[in-house]
Amino acid sequence: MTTKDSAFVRACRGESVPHTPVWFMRQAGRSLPEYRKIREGVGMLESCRRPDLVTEITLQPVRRHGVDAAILFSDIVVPVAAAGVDLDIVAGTGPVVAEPVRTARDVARLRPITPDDVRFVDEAVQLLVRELGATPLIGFAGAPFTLASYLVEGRPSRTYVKTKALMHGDPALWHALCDRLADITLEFLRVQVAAGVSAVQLFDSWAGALSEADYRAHVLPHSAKVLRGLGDTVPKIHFGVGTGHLLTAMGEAGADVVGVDWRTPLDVAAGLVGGRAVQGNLDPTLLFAPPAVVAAEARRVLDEGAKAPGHVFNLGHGVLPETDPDALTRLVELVHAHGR
Ligand SMILES: Cc1c2[nH]c(c1CCC(=O)O)Cc1[nH]c(c(CCC(=O)O)c1C)Cc1[nH]c(c(CCC(=O)O)c1C)Cc1[nH]c(c(C)c1CCC(=O)O)C2
Repeated sequence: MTTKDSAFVRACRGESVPHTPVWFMRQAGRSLPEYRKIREGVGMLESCRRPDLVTEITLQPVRRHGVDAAILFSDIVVPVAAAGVDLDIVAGTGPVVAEPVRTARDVARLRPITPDDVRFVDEAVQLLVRELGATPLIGFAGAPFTLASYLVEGRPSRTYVKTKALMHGDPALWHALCDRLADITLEFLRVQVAAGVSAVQLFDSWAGALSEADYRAHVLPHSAKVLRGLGDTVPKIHFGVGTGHLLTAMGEAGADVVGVDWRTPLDVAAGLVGGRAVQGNLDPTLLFAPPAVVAAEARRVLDEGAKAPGHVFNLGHGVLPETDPDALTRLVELVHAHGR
């Protein structure tokens, strides 16, 4: 058994599977007591740069829940920090950038990265691939729009007002910024693929804030540069929140699998993404409902997912920090038993 024959990789490629594979966005971290313990006194960025910690945190949910894939413990801003941007991940807030990127001079400061800048990721992936054996490891990166939103706003935003002002007010500068971010993202993902990840996910978490026309004009070309630049070596997943109106366009960016939040049923999504596999859809807040309610919803997701060319079971967004880990373990068991 190799990772290529795993239910997860096969489902991404639209091949037949012995059971529907399941993993959870944000499965590494947050809800796990063993994670909170190991992170005590260690900053988020520091923990991402320590291969020993990254390896242990990435493995924790695999051991505990028996998920079908691991996802590398890191953050979307790690490669931007490696490119020389002065930023920190502030507890309770998220990524905060010391000098937001808003002018041509700011964009010029964003240098490309080399594999040397992210050697710790290469090391962590190699360690993990050895430890995981036949369980695939998913690498990931933030897509140019979602990364740009943090760099331009300087911190998490609800309205993306400065990001959209730049996009519409100075399209040439916007495209220069996104082109540079696409290069950084592509290099970061290439390092992970070379080190042995079995798949990658490109998170364009906040793309749903855009109209389809703006997405197509200002974002799609840059995400496509990343996804197409990776070639076909490993399956590629492309995910965003609130993207029901963008699914056709996101499907065109070149991924094998399109991730869907809880607002769009998987059978509807499958009809929009042009013959690709789908992933996601279970509302993360549902894990706070009684087990019988979770089970009924999970079966709905499984039945609707079965209508797609390939289905990877997941939540519609990341595991919420307050989630009971046992609810996740039960959900994995249910998905694996389904249809048997
Ligand atoms: C919004 C935010 C970011 N980064 C951060 C925030 C703040 C608040 C929070 O949500 O916890 C900071 C952050 N990121 C991560 C942590 C560790 C604790 C935790 O598990 O939450 C912390 C404190 C891990 C992570 N951060 C990310 C991952 C990887 C993806 C995954 O495991 O699914 C991990 C382990 C990726 C990330 N990072 C970010 C985005 C938009 C994404 C894409 C996924 C998404 O939309 O949630 C930016």
